[in-house]
Amino acid sequence: MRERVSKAGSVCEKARTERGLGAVARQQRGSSKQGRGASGSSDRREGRRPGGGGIGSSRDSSRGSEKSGRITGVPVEAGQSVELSIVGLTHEGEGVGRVEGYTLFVRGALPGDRVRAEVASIGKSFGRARMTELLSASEDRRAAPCPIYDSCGGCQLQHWDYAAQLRWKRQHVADSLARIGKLPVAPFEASASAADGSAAVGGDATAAASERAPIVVHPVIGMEEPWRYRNKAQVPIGSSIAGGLLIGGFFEQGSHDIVDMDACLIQQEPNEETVRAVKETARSLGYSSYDRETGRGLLRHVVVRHAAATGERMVVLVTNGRDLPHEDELVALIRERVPGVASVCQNVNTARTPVVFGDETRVLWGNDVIYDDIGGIRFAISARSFFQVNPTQTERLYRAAVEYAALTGEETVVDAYCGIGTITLFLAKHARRVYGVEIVPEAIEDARRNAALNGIANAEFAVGAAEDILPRWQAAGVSPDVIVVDPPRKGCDPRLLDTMLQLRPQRIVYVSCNPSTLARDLRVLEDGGYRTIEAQPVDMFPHTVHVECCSLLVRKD
Ligand SMILES: C[S@@+](CC[C@H](N)C(=O)[O-])C[C@H]1O[C@@H](n2cnc3c(N)ncnc32)[C@H](O)[C@@H]1O
Repeated sequence: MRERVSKAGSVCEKARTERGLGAVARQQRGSSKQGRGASGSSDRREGRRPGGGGIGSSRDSSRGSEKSGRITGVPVEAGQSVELSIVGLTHEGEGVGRVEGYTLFVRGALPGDRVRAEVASIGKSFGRARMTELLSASEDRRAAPCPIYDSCGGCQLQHWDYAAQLRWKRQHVADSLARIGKLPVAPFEASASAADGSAAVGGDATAAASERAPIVVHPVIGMEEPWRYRNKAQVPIGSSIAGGLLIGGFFEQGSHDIVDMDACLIQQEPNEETVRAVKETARSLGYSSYDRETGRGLLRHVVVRHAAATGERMVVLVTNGRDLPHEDELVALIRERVPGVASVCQNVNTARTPVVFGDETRVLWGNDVIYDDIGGIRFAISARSFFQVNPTQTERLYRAAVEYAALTGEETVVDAYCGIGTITLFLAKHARRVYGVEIVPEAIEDARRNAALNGIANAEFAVGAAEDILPRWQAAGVSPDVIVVDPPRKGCDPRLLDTMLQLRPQRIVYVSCNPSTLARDLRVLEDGGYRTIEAQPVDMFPHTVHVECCSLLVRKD
């Protein structure tokens, strides 16, 4: 059966076509250099992509490709219609197919699909094509439930069966370790027994280290209900072309136009409700929206958090300047309209950059933090602090990290890139002493508060770059038995890796949200005398291409 398709794989009915690139954007305006969807975040670690989504960004990422024309030796030319079978998926979520051995990336196509596509750009080694027709669908193709999936781009895999997503994420981790890290990976059968969802520390890790046993990549720990998981929404604000109405939602794929949106299926419902209420309030008070081209206008972003364990909510208005008209009325209306609100803050950001937060945060009403619980530990979370966005999976990830650390209560542990001390406090319960380091000062304030809140006295925290602080601790005689790192997407600083190798801890636990930089750093640590024993991927961001992974390394000798 031949169907014209959208990315979601459904028949390309008129309504959906009109929702795609173009129609909505033409009606609504709001520009930006960069940003993200209603579920988005300032940190790609949070599982979203800049510029309104990876699918859009992949469309832009034809660097190294010719935009049009013909290249000698390349069997296709721009504008040509081709038929191809999709045999893989890039880490950005594009389908990979070949025409006469030449690789084409096709956005929205899935492994197992056969598609017709129009070549959009070509380069010497690969090109990009736009799917025009689904000739036969993979059996794992599904209709994406989200009505704005085609234009949003915040999710990339909603049109793929969840089990298939998890299989691909495991393969993606294994391929990265093998290709980028040049590391031996065990065939998947060897680790099939770990599919029960717990991190399995495979046998004798020390023996495995000295033998150079291949790395066991366990099946991904998935969610039972992979929707409505995000505890934080970060919504860019713009204005509609028709009438200049303040709107907020997501950056349309591959553009800087903001599309107004009130519902997101991966967002916790209280966040939707809060964002709606804040947008209404801002409109009723006559707030202007920030114009990313001129640098004028007031409201740049609305950031909201929801703490599932306590029901507390936080509202942060990111504004272009300190002056906030009708401040008292704003607070009163938010308190009236947002149940459970415990903190209303203003963050001032006047920089002409895509970075969401500025340096100054002011509490307008309530607390400077909200409280949430993970695994029986209470955490205070302030506006700018990093806090994992999927609480269910966070607990599973941290448990894997603690299991890999294999603590007896006697160890000294360092937690680098510690945020608000989340993993640090999980570790502190099983160690003699833990040291956490983090670059955001407010996060360390939160971390200290969190240690006190939970009666944990054996945790010490420092503000600064991990690559600067670790050498200082080394000079002061700190000798960790275990080092845990949990860096942002760019991975560990080389100076940090170097100091880790000098400190020679027995174990290193590497928590990563980016398999590429993980593989790169594991290679450095392996060359410095460590063996990667196993890796436990955790699906922190269902329906996106992102995957979190906890890895165990043991000193070779
Ligand atoms: C992926 S988060 C992990 C936080 C924490 N482990 C958690 O799970 O909540 C990475 C953290 O590293 C911090 N960071 C970024 N660069 C850093 C650096 N050079 N040194 C220390 N911390 C850094 C970020 O502010 C962020 O809090």
